[in-house]
Amino acid sequence: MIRFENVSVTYDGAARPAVRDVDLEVPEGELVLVVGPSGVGKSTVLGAVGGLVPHFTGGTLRGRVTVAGRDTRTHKPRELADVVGTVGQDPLSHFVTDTVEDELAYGMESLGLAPDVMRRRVEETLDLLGLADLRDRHISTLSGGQQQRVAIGSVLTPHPKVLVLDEPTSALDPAAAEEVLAVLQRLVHDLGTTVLMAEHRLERVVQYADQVVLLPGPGERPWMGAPADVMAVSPVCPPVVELGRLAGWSPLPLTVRDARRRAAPLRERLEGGRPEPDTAAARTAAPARRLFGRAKKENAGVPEPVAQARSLAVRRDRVQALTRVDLTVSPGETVALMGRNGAGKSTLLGALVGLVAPSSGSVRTGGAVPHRTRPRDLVRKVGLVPQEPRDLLYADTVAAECAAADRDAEAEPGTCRALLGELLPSVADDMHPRDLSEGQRLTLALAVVLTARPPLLLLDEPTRGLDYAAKARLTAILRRLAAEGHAIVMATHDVELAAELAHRVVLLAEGEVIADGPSAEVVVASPAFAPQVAKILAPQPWLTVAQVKEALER
Ligand SMILES: Nc1ncnc2c1ncn2[C@@H]1O[C@H](COP(=O)(O)OP(=O)(O)OP(=O)(O)O)[C@@H](O)[C@H]1O
Ligand SMILES: Nc1ncnc2c1ncn2[C@@H]1O[C@H](COP(=O)(O)OP(=O)(O)OP(=O)(O)O)[C@@H](O)[C@H]1O
Repeated sequence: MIRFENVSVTYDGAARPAVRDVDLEVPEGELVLVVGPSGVGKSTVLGAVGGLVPHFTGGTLRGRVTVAGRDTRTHKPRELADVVGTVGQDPLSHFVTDTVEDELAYGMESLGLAPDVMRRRVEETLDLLGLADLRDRHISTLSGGQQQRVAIGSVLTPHPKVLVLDEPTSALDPAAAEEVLAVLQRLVHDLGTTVLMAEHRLERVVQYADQVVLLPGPGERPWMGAPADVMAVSPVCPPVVELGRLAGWSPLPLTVRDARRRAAPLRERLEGGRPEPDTAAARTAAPARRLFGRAKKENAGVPEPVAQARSLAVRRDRVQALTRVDLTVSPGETVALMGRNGAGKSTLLGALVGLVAPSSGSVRTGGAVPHRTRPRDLVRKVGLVPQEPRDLLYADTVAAECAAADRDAEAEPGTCRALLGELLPSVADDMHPRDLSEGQRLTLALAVVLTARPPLLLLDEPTRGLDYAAKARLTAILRRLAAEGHAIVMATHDVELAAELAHRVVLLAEGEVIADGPSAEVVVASPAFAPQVAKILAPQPWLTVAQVKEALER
């Protein structure tokens, strides 16, 4: 259905091709997953299927790509739209209309489908993707995950033969990701739709793939094979595979279920052990103790919270985004805010940093009322790295961005650049922030925010679009900041990150806090939020492969 013959793509001005010698054949009715570290060219391969590369991106494509027999050199993306539906990494750039219903209908309208067919498919898709309550909403008022669902829905309605999805679950909560993948699998099985998909969070998707294409490194030849064979050698793999490799299981399990079946001997070896104190599960109580000691000297034994919300309610337009939220954050503490799409996580972060005002109740950050505090005073109390780090960056070189951050924070000139150099030694001063990889851009935004040394650091979905190596670097940086006494609150759908890093998990549902406690207890109590290792080794207390590895080496 999709065929790449000796394809290389070189972007304008690039010294080397972004992808080279790609020979692939994706059969009709298969779900094929494209994996590889950041920047190896996954999006380039996906974009070439619908002709967006090179027609929209610029650059030169050598070789031949055909979809359903149509050559993308001679067929413009518009002329492929009836066969290929593409969702890129950024849902916002995808939207052409203003409301959810219009967006779902738009693709069908351009293909001239009959009104009754359009109506039926819109209704079906609203139900299928849990969007019925949002049908009249303006897309710009939707949460990140709600927007991603609309973007996926809008390519499903025309029933294309081929679906190309670039990180389709990056903004979705774990349950929504499962629902979307179940929908895709049904299309593949029942309608024979062909799906080509790239995704960093392999723990969510690898078990659905019929075949996996591995791009091992920039410009290296891709390799396509059965999921278990590719995972055995892939530089990127989900925790279940990493655990399987550690335990020497062969063939490698790809699902929690398969791994549980083989885990008895490993459980026996680990029996009676507990995670080391420097890993998240066991660190839970540590910051409170340490701070208690420090605070005693300062004021009568109660550590001063860096942020506090009491009975906080926020209305956004017609939507009650938060109701009666109580939250206290202490210095040195890392808190993961989790919960379904639209639960109110970004709104809560927005309230802590003064972007949204409470409709009732109160919020204090560093003793100030955030939405009434001047930004230049607030930057020294709290900093937010937004879901899209680009929203924070506006200069056209890395150096100018750093200089502006120093000015905004009234910091010594060179402060931000020095921080960035520490976090990301390889980045050049004259690079445009737009040309940085996702992980590099996130780190730059983090350095900009840290320039003012805020005691409270807020991160919205910090691992979106990051590969496992970039995620490990971010984890190390955040651990160090927490150890230095920064409080960190991160909204995340990444259960593996929460298990790795958070002392505490706060679970939101429909604007209310429904659980608030040590990570190990909160995540393990819910199948949706438990990391893979916890599910495989339950009832033992392990959450991450690192903890298991450490215990086996003890
Ligand atoms: N429109 C463009 N113009 C110039 N260079 C580009 C363009 N798009 C991508 N590149 C470069 O091509 C290379 C491959 O990028 P691509 O986005 O395909 O990688 P990827 O594997 O999808 O990465 P990620 O996992 O971070 O999304 C990178 O070095 C990137 O900087
Ligand atoms: N500007 C706005 N106008 C109206 N409603 C809004 C606006 N912004 C957000 N909402 C609604 O408020 C609710 C909470 O949104 P919020 O972005 O806080 O959710 P979230 O938990 O961060 O979701 P996600 O996991 O998808 O990022 C959602 O129902 C959303 O649609």
